Amino acid sequence: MINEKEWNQEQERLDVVTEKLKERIAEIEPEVAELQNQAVNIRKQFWEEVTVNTSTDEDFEETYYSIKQQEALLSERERSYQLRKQQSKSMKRLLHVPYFGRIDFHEDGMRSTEQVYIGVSSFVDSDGMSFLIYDWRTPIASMYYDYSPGAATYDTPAGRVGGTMELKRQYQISESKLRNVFDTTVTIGDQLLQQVLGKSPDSQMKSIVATIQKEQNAIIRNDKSRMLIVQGVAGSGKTSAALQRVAYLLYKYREWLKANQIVLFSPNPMFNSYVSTVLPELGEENMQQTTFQEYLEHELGTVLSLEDPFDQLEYVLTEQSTREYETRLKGIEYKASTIFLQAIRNYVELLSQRGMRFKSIRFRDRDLITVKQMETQFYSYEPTIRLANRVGLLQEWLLKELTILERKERDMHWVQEEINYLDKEHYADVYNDLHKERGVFDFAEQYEEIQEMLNKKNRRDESDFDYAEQEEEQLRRMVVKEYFKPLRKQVKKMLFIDMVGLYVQLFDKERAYWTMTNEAMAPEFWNDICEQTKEKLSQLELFYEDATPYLYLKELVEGVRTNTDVRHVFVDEGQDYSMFQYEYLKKLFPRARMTVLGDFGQAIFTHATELYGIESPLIQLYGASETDLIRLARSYRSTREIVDFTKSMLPSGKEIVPFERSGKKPNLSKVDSRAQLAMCLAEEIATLQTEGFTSIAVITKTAAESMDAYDLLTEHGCPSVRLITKQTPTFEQGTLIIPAYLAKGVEFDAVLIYDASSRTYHRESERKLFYTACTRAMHRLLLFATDDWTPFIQTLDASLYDVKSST
Ligand SMILES: Nc1ncnc2c1ncn2[C@@H]1O[C@H](COP(=O)(O)OP(=O)(O)OP(=O)(O)O)[C@@H](O)[C@H]1O
Repeated sequence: MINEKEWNQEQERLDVVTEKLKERIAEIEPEVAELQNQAVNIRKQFWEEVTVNTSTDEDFEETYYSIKQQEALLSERERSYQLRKQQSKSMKRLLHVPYFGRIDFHEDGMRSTEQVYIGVSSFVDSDGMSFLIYDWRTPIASMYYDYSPGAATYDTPAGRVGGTMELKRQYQISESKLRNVFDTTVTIGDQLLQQVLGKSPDSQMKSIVATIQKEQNAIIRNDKSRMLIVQGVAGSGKTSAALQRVAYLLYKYREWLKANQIVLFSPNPMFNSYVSTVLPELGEENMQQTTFQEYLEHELGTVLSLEDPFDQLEYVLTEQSTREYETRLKGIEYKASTIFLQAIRNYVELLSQRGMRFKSIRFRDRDLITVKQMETQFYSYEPTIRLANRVGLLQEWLLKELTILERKERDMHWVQEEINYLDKEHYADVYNDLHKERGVFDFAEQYEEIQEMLNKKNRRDESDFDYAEQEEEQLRRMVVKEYFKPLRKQVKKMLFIDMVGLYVQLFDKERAYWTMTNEAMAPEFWNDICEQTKEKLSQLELFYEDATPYLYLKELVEGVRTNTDVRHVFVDEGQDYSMFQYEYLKKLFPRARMTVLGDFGQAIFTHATELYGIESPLIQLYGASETDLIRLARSYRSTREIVDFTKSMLPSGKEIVPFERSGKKPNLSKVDSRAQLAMCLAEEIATLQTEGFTSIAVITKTAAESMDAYDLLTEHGCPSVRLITKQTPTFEQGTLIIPAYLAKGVEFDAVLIYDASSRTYHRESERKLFYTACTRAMHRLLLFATDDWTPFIQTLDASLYDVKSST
């Protein structure tokens, strides 16, 4: 703590800054209103201010420039308005907490020491020179996160600046009053962090700018590597760091980078709402948020219906060890592997020579263009041309063929029949078109003529015989064109390629597969995998594990529909993506840098990818020289007791370092019956609520178990529990029942594990799911079982938990 004199000085400075902020806000507010008025007025009077005259070329030109001028004026006013509004908003935000940190930095070679106060945005004094507050993302502020007092440096575009940090101070401020001041010797003082972490979680994630740790700062400010991989243990601040990194990038590259050029892939839709307030809190717009599933569905369109990853996981977790189950598991593994990825690439090579599959273009129950014709045309192209380019050529050819066929079709008998049944509007359209061509510009006259024509059924200018013929021709053209529209659309959408057939073709006997894929090794149970895959596809359904390979093949065949606008892709829970999915993302966003954050300790899917270490295939995605790896070992979320308990479940858990925050040990309650379980749960929930915990989760293994828990608790009068399913759109506080895989990435004051018995968690593959569930707890972890404890607990040292004796 600082002495009283220093405290008073700090409070005085705070008062001065607050006053200046208020003054500036008072100055700027009328300006904002005025600029807004001006912009609105310009908009309203836009057409009054420009002279529209198109009589001569000169008049037309004058009109054009007059409009341009007015447009420029409007956009200048709107820009100024937005800028001022932004400034006003950020000052209002500062008014609550002007700054949270200070460093005194003596730059080498300078006479004086600068006091650098750090807040969520910069605030410059009225002289336009002196920074009363520095934005946390400015280069100089980086020292606050990276150094303890002593020698320190920071990088600027002009080079590295060195000096001595003479002081490092942290503040807790609310309502313009200093609440706490800490001088720190370590990088960021633990006291403040202790206080922040001791609080209850919100229904929404909070910004961590005041307490970013050095290793997290390295993630936030890394802007050199094409690929940044972060392996961080549960609760180490990966998601937090990712969001502050977005804010940092938006600040540093504000001239070029807009929020909609950043995409975050979240583990589930509910998670999107959980993190959606962090960036606005920092004064930035939210990036695009999506889930991989959403992306797949978008790319697949309506042709196939896609299983979602949660249904796949439910299947893996619930089914018994049947042959079908083993087959599916092997299939999931194989279809996520780099062997299969290479197999598909090789398969595409083969398709360059033979084996392409097309769908004929059919019209009125006949083939307009046959598969044979397409094959002949396709394989007549130069074999050195890339497959996707040849498909492009074929598409052009088909469109031309359709034009020829469309012309021929006009003479068909059915067209005449169709014309006979045309309604009045169609005739009117044709009549209109023809008269337009004649140069009839008087709309009133034209309207009258049409009216008359329709009333008297006098369809044309009878004196002009040519018109009758032209009209007939025009009608035929119009009718056929209408019918050919969907055919053209099909061709443009590449529906002439039999994509399902192409994918299915790959799942052939081992020998054929081996040949097609240039000798790819098929996995165990290959024939069964083939049957299972084909069976599913015959119903126009796709297993989740097939979605990415299918789309990858589609992209290789049809050419990549890339998004070149996106510059940064963030993948949270990155361990749950396969290499296949990464390859696909790389293809989709060719101009983007990628940040992957995850924890192999929480890899709950069969297709998981190891993120860290030389074995990580992810390094190969952009190559080692373009990839940076960062490891986070310290866990901030849970108390030391909870971390000690959970880390012991993982073979690699030794590396996990708990943040020193104490609480109760995890508590184990064995119960004899479901009725007793309900009673215990209800009792514990009530106690936790009276202790002031506002966010409580009963975590189950599967959705079915969640349903079971919900029924049990509501039957036994446990009030206000909410059931969370994969359809729940937003994350809310309260007492929730939630399957473990949906609780990924989020946290709760207290977690109750609904059934930690060996009956529920026994397979080795379930270890990480169990670990993920337990690591959601911040302050309290309670586990229940109606049977023997899961082996993941049985093997733990008994000193790591308390046991509640059954009543
Ligand atoms: N530097 C920090 N200062 C304050 N709080 C922090 C800091 N780092 C992490 N936290 C807090 O720790 C908790 C866990 O953070 P976060 O959810 O980002 O971790 P994670 O690594 O993504 O976790 P998981 O993989 O388990 O989902 C959050 O409450 C976050 O606010």
